[in-house]
Amino acid sequence: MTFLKVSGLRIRKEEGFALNDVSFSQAKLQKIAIAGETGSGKSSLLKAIAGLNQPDEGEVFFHGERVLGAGEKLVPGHPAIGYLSQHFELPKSLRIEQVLQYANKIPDTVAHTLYDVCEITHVLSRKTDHLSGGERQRVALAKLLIGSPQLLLLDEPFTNLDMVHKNILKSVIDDIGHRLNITCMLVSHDPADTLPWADQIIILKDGQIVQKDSPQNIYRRPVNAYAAGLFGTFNLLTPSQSNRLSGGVGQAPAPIARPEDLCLSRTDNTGWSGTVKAIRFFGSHREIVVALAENALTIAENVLIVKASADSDFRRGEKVFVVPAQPNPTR
Ligand SMILES: Nc1ncnc2c1ncn2[C@@H]1O[C@H](COP(=O)(O)OP(=O)(O)OP(=O)(O)O)[C@@H](O)[C@H]1O
Repeated sequence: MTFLKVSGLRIRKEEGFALNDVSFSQAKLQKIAIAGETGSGKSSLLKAIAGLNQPDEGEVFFHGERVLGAGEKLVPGHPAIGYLSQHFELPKSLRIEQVLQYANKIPDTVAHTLYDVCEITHVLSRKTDHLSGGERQRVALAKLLIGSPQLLLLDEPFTNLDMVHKNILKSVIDDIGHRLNITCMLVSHDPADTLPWADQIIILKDGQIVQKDSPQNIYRRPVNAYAAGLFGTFNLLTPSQSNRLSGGVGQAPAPIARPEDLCLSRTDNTGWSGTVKAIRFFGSHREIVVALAENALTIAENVLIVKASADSDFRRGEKVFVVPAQPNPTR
């Protein structure tokens, strides 16, 4: 029986739909990430799955049973589905252990494994207003996990976290799957959160699914510029550029190439000639924007690899050729 099935969900808003005919399913332990611009319906979808809002049409089935909407229950929600909101609240001026005991329905040893997974053991005796943002987030997560959910819906859990706390929370979320056997669905704006984590990514726009695929295909074969733009820099190619590139790389449904699909050369005049307009440093690579006759293309340059190459150290204003990168069949 399907773990989770979402079928034809529609939620009306003042004009149009917050969700418009959304259908998909999730297997147990399959990691699904939801991406989309602000207002595309991500939170509405998670809340509908958790039974925290009322769909106008369509249904959510969890283990084959319909999840009741918020309008059909006295206390909205499903006991086996946890939803971590972007705007969670912790009770004020209580010690963390009090907050967690209050929510506790599981044996002490299991609870302590859980505190360990969430990396909050060291803050248990602190008050809720004496926590960093990252610690608050992990306490809120532990509080949900104590309810023993089978499905955990995480709505922008990394918002407002610095890189250190974000990385701790990422490893906590990984552990939730591996050590606690809990299936997760995650909403995030940041491709660095979703591409390495998810088994499947669902892209929403205006309440509708525009693409549903593996992270590799979402990144390499976005269906349109909107889908491409959510996952990093991209180039919109002219028909002739697209034809040349489609020989090996960038075989997307849309005429799109990622910066790493292209290279720069000082000598290869089979390429498109142009002028370097901007150079942006990103640590592991640089992006070089080249103005051509018909458009501008952004090329990724691996900082370490090009050190040894004659085609390196490009300067603004320099005349260059843009050529397709060597296709790598494993990408
Ligand atoms: N309960 C509601 N009733 C009517 N409209 C709503 C309701 N909740 C959200 N909306 C509207 O539905 C659309 C989708 O909102 P939602 O919060 O699901 O988007 P989102 O993708 O999560 O956005 P963000 O990334 O900004 O959190 C928005 O236009 C929003 O204003």
